[in-house]
Amino acid sequence: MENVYPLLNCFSLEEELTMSLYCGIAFRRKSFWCYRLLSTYITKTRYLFELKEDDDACKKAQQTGAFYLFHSLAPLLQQSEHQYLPPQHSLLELERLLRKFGQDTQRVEDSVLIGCSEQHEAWFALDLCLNGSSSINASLQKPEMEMELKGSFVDLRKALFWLNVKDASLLSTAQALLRWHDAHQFCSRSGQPTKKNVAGSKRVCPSNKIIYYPQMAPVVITLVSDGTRCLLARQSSFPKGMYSALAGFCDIGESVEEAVRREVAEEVGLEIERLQYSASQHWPFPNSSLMIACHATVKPGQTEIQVNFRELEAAAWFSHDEVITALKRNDPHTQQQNGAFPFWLPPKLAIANQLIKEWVEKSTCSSLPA
Ligand SMILES: NC(=O)C1=CN([C@@H]2O[C@H](COP(=O)(O)OP(=O)(O)OC[C@H]3O[C@@H](n4cnc5c(N)ncnc54)[C@H](O)[C@@H]3O)[C@@H](O)[C@H]2O)C=CC1
Ligand SMILES: [Mg+2]
Repeated sequence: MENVYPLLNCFSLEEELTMSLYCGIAFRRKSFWCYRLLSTYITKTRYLFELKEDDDACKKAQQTGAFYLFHSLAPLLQQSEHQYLPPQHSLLELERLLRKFGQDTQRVEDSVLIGCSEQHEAWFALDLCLNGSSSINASLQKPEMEMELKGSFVDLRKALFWLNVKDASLLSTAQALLRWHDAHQFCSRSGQPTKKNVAGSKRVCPSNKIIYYPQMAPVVITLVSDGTRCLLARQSSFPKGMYSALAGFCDIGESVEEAVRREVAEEVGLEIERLQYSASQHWPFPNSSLMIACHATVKPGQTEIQVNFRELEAAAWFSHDEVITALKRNDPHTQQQNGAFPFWLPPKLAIANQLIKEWVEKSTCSSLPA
């Protein structure tokens, strides 16, 4: 049962309240007050908001918090049986490690708030080798650090395949925030060094008080269909044989709908007719993007692709069966006899994969006899 939360409406408390321990309803004479239980999620959200706004509260939370460690933006992972987990370190352990690695314990101030447990244990991330001061010897010490920490610092692109969804999301957010702070050390107006608040939810220029907030770049990703086929494309930077949905950064001032129309016209020379929002995803590569995924349809008969080779290496229509075969392929990197690489699709951690699966399901249902 969820904990009982503070009274929502501030009624006077002079009355003797008998509060049922279970449904949180208090009675007084004939009227009764209802304590709406604040869900765990809401209290967690409000707690994190308070830590972002109140430096003293955040400093206090560090005392009992847990720290996730990074080295040059690669998270520390430990293997336990068949899975990889990111270990947590207390403030005391972290200060001991910093001293052992010859770093100033003040480096704790470079940590960023990344979340909290349901019991309001705050979670922080710290990179042991990012900004100038620590990086020279810290990069040399990486093997010793891994020995001491009984783990390895793993490139996030690889780590995401090994982590569960919760840890993958937490470490992606942590890396994005650590990278943002490292890249925004100075005010773009005064040139003065900016100062991070304790939680790392903003940076402020002490001279002109400009506040800088961590940014994500909005990216639209669209699976275009003509009713029976879906359109997939590849860039030369993609792994051999891999095709994905069309994607593109929103231009300033553009709505999602306008960006989807423009990207499809720009990349494959088609005009979309209808568009439907699907889902969104934080994508940390190469920098922090907010992927906004949509399905779109083109007018039947207006399906001739004109590939923009400045942006794409190839684009084509794929049938339902071809896509189902590709989704099942688990050895995509093996070259075929003729030297070509088989057609394969992004892994399930990429929202492109979800869009494609949704299309397969939708076209399977629509092809079922009514
Ligand atoms: N999670 C997923 O399923 C997928 C994610 N993506 C991601 O979507 C992003 C956009 O895909 P692209 O086709 O490359 O975009 P795109 O089609 O907009 O082309 C990239 C070009 O956009 C311009 N651009 C505009 N704003 C930019 C910004 N804020 N940052 C970087 N470049 C900017 C640059 O000239 C760059 O060369 C990429 O970062 C890619 O990693 C792409 C496909 C699948
Ligand atoms: Mg693109």
